[in-house]
Amino acid sequence: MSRFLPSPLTVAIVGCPFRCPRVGVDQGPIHMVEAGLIKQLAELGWTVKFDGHHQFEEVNAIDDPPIGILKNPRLVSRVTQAVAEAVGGHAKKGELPVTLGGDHSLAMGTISGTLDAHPEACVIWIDAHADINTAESTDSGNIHGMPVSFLLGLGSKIPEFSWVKPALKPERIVYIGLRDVDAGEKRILKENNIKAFSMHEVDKYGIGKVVEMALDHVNPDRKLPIHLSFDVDALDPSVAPSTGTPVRGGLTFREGHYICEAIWETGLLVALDLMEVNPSLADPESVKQTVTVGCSLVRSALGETLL
Ligand SMILES: NC(=[NH2+])NCCC[C@H](N)C(=O)O
Ligand SMILES: [Mn+2]
Ligand SMILES: [Mn+2]
Repeated sequence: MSRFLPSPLTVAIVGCPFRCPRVGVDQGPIHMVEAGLIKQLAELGWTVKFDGHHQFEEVNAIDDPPIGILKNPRLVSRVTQAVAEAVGGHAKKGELPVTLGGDHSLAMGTISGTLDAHPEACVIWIDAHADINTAESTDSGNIHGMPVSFLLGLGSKIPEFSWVKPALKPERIVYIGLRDVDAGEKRILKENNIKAFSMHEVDKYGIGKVVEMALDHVNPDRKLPIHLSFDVDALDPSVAPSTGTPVRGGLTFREGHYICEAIWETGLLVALDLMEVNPSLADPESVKQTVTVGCSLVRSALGETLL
């Protein structure tokens, strides 16, 4: 079931082995493809397009001193702009782009691409983190902690990122899974009235109710296209250990999959990100576990059912 996609259903895999500042060492997308993701999606009935992973060598060579404390700003800008064009291009052809990452800064690109093709789209952001720091509020200078503020047009404007249109409205994004939000980010969420369901709400209401409330907020009439941006660190580290910024107390295996299944059931999904799978960060068993769960989340979001 999919209201915005012509049949036969086509998925376009956008592989982005990119982690800032260590470009090229993030093999997450490569592992997921090698684990058989393409065949698995074909078995679900999808026509699968995949023309190899994005190569970022050219941009890796650019001179890129920090801007303020922002690390590798020009590199991140160029990579995410390329991803925006790829995702937007697929979406305009009626394909469902699935972006595998990599650094969650990539969502600046994926969501820009989605909004270019579907200006009315809403975003469901599954994460331990809000990734909504501005250039002023960030303590780390890591742009992966900032993509949402760029998309909303918050914070001071950075000329290097002038291509990013502030195309996302605060009422069109909702979070699930938060549990490690910086003080400055809490303020930004409040000031902009952004709806977020932390792990506290997941514990209190259960995941079924939380997904329903999240959809009620961001998509009350269930008619807007949905971009699902899933950071694998939303899952508990016991479920997905190989990721850059793990935080305990996360979603269970089933809660994570339930979210994906429920979004697919709406028939409104137009784009998916599966981010922050990072095999360079753990022992082989943990890597395999994380890559496997990444693939099964993608399958659940693309229509795999339990029965
Ligand atoms: N995509 C991520 N792993 N984000 C983690 C962000 C952590 C922290 N809030 C920061 O701004 O640096
Ligand atoms: Mn995260
Ligand atoms: Mn994230």
